[in-house]
Amino acid sequence: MGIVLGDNQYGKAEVRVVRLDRDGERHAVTDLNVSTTLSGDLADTHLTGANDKVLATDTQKNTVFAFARDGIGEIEDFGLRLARHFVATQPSIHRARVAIERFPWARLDVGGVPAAHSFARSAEGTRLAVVHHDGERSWVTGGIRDLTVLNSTDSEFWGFPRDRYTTLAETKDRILATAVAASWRFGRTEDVDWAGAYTTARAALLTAFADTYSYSLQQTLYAMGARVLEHVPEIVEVRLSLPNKHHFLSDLSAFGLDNPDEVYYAADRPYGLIEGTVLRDDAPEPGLAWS
Ligand SMILES: O=c1[nH]c(=O)c2[nH]c(=O)[nH]c2[nH]1
Repeated sequence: MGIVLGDNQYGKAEVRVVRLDRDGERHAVTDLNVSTTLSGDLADTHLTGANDKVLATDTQKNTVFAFARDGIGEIEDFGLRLARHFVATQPSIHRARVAIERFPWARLDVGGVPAAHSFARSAEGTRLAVVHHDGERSWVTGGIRDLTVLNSTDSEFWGFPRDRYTTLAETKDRILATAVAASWRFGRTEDVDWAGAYTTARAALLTAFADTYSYSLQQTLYAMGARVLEHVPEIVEVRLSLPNKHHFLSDLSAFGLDNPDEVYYAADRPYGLIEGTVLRDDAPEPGLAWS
């Protein structure tokens, strides 16, 4: 019986870097959580402890801050710059993955005037990017998480099987709420308007959620993914993870009160978790590119 080293990777997780862009009095905030993951010719450190091929995770962290000094720009580009740097400059490193979350700060409005240097964390969703680079090719996924949305009607759920354990009542009118987590795979990495793709994809998710008359969250999921593909040509595949944030009508009869679909209990767990992929039928193979 022999023992061998299998797949391995290492990096610095969750580097929190905040950059201010100062345009005179007017500032802009870029607030990121960056995780770098490297792999390659790293057997020695595992087998003998020789570290001559190990770019320290501390160095990886420092690189994130140093690159931020030159400006961050779109997170997909920032990730590409970092991933390519690690592979290009370290002979032992053959693959790099850089995952970035961008937390949303909205400029405050003070008496109808946009504030120069005051912001509030907003609920518009956390923007995501994951970049892979293998020395020759790069792959990029974008995405969003924590985009919480609710439809107060135009949602039904009925027609499901009833077995001896089924208690759920059929409904022709319910609240449909979810916290959207989506990631989308780009078919190319050159000449992509990352900011425009993000804005359009986010808007597509929201409008499809709002204007789809829903018979299930699964149906809404498909509509949302398809809408992104219809509006952003560079995106070839969308993966969605949608928790069904159940709202149960509160039974007020013990108090002699009726409840004409007005008072709900928002349960936080358990929750249905509806997940799916919507893609172009001619989407290229993903390569290294996912999550
Ligand atoms: O949209 C829904 N899909 C389900 O699969 C499901 N299951 C459930 O209990 N409620 C719902 N709602």
